[in-house]
Amino acid sequence: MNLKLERIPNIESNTLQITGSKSETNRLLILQALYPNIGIENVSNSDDSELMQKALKSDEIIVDIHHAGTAMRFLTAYFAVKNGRETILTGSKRMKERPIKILVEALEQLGCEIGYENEHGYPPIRIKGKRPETNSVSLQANVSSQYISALMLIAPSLPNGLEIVLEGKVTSVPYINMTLSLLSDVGIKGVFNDNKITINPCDKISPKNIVVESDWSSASYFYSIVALSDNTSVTIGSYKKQSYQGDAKLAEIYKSLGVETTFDQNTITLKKVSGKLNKLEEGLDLSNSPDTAQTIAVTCFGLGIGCYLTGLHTLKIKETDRLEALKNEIEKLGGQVHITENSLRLEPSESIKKDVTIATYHDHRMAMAFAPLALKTSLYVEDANVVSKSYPDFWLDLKKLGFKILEA
Ligand SMILES: O=C(O)C1=C[C@@H](OP(=O)(O)O)[C@@H](O)[C@H](O)C1
Ligand SMILES: C=C(OP(=O)(O)O)C(=O)O
Repeated sequence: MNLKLERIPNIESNTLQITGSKSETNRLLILQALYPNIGIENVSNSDDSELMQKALKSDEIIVDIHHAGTAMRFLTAYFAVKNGRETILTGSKRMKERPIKILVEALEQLGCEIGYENEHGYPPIRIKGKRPETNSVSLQANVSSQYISALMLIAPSLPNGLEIVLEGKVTSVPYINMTLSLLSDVGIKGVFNDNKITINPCDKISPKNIVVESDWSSASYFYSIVALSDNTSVTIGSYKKQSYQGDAKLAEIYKSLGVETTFDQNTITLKKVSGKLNKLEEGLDLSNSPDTAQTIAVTCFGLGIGCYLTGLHTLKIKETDRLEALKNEIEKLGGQVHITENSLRLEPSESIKKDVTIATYHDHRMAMAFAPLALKTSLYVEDANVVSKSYPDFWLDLKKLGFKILEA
């Protein structure tokens, strides 16, 4: 489905309920499969979380998790230690290009048996579930934190817990801390110090009900909308002042882009404030919140200001090569973008072309990051259903703010 977004002069202030964090949900679903007396509220309705639930219930040999990266990584570890079970874990065409070798090699150190069905180092993989023999593992930590979280999640179910030694500069650290915090919330002890994580073994836990905070990566699109609007506000729930999600950093980042955040019990109100914008040209390191990069780059483009985003080394192996995709699409709209392996520089610009069709590269965040530009120009979004990977109600919620969206 392609959509046309007509240019709108401003948005209508409204209150929206955002679905639960996909990252928190996917962690808790693995923990619930290991410790069934965990209850989860405000579960994410994302495709990725639904695929995770389906996979955890499946008795089939072949488990297909489509585009869901966290599900692929977490389930690799989960099935690897499920003694006696054989699973072929596969996914979409893109998933078969997203590396898994670092995690597979870590699991092999524990005595797990995993083979590649096609290309070495990539899904699909054939997993013969085993009871691990050791309780210590080391792995490269600068490619994806998901490999580390995957090991942390299965760690308490191992007879002696697990010591995980991280090699190199650790990336996407808040996601590792999120895993540790959720383990702690269900009563499992763990420590993360320098380059070592230790998770204690745990036979069973007392019944626990965990309420998932709403998704901060999804909130990013409302930050962008408010930044590009004129004197408006949007209230979204349910959020916590002390969040486990690294993307909560948006509240601080968007101060520079004219958005003020007010916390009130479990909602946040994003309000456009006038004043001078702080160009993000000195360098904003997003290695702790990689999923916000597309939103921030497009907001800056919509505002006509430049930005220099760094710490983007993980973007090339996500749903698409997000650096290439951003450059292509912003340049179609008339902007100028320079990319390296780990950074993006956007030049300030004065105008935005109209009626451009934005390609989305099977990446939900490409569709959602460009949509706020409807406050500046009319545009088309190709394959707009991609948003369901993390935020199925995205287009409905935009309509509630007065966006004029038509099938094209
Ligand atoms: O653990 C998680 O839930 C995630 C970790 C991040 O990945 P990387 O660690 O690969 O950067 C992030 O981009 C992804 O959307 C979700
Ligand atoms: C990178 C993402 O997801 P995953 O790696 O889980 O596919 C994302 O949601 O932006």
